[in-house]
Amino acid sequence: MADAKIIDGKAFAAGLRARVADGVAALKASHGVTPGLAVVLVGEDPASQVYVRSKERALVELGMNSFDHHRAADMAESELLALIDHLNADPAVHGILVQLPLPGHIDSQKVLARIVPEKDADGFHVVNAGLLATGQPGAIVPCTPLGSLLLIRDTLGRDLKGKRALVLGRSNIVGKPMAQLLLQADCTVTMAHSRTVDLPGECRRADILVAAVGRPEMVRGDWIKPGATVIDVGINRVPAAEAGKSRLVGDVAFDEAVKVAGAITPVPGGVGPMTIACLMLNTLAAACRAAGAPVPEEAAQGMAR
Ligand SMILES: NC(=O)C1=CN([C@@H]2O[C@H](COP(=O)(O)OP(=O)(O)OC[C@H]3O[C@@H](n4cnc5c(N)ncnc54)[C@H](OP(=O)(O)O)[C@@H]3O)[C@@H](O)[C@H]2O)C=CC1
Ligand SMILES: Nc1nc(=O)c2c([nH]1)NC[C@@H]1CN(c3ccc(C(=O)N[C@@H](CCC(=O)O)C(=O)O)cc3)C=[N+]21
Repeated sequence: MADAKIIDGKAFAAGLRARVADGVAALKASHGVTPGLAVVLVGEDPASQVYVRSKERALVELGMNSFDHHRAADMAESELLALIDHLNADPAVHGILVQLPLPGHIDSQKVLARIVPEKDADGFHVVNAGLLATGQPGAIVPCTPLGSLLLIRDTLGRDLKGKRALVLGRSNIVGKPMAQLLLQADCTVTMAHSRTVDLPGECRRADILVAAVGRPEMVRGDWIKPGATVIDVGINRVPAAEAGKSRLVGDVAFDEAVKVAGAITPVPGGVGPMTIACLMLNTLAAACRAAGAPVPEEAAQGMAR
């Protein structure tokens, strides 16, 4: 059998960013509003700094305002909550992103809950999770699942009805919202996790397999149904062959899977760039809602806007 089609998330994300840039220009022209995202980073975690920098770069490229709030790792939780209150009240800020993970002395759930749902660009607030789960208008959809769904639709077409989907991982930021989106798209959805019996067998039934476990190359080639669409969300840094260097791998053993799957996302260059492009899309959508302008269809994914 021929090797799988490699889904080019980097290229799709570039196209999406261009559509967002057009939307930003249109909103400026029609309503005089420039979308703005506040990015809050607490501490000096090197990986977080890399992600935050690429978000800030993308914002500027797309003509949006970037408000950076970098704070020391030992800041008090009360100070962070006060910063969120300030950003909630600032009309130039349409989206707020608090980079995770936060230092251990800060309660992440408490901080995420403090963001007003309309400005929750990540879609992590319980109100947005609830709107998504109940299929109601105005939900802000978490960026990684949204980006994954856009890649799935680009690969298989808009109509996903009746397809068997397996989501491996049940976190609040990836697995659960991914399953909700696929359910909304009329897939038959199974969620697997660390207590699942016969993980390979569950995976082998899936037409669409989304892996979000954070275990390097855990999903093997013989876990994959021939012809399946495989979305690898995992970002794992592992030691490279060359001493002292590291490389990124996904949750799927790519070299094996590419021989079995119909289509597969690489790591890097798959879901990662989509996460950032969707953050830009969510910020634009939040600014549109605040201004009373139409919300881009891509941000709503067939749900009521
Ligand atoms: N591309 C991107 O933009 C992003 C990538 N990521 C990456 O996606 C991956 C998942 O992230 P996230 O959802 O935050 O991770 P979490 O650690 O929050 O969740 C991992 C999930 O995988 C399950 N799991 C862990 N080990 C196993 C196992 N051996 N067998 C079966 N299930 C297992 C856990 O099960 P249980 O619930 O039972 O413990 C849990 O539900 C990571 O590699 C992360 O780096 C994350 C966000 C964005
Ligand atoms: N509030 C919050 N929201 C997030 O969305 C969030 C977060 N916190 N904390 C950390 C995770 C991780 N994350 C990634 C974003 C982009 C890439 C990405 O672009 N990856 C590139 C490679 C980058 C590299 O080379 O390191 C790729 O896959 O091609 C990866 C991971 C967002 N996260």
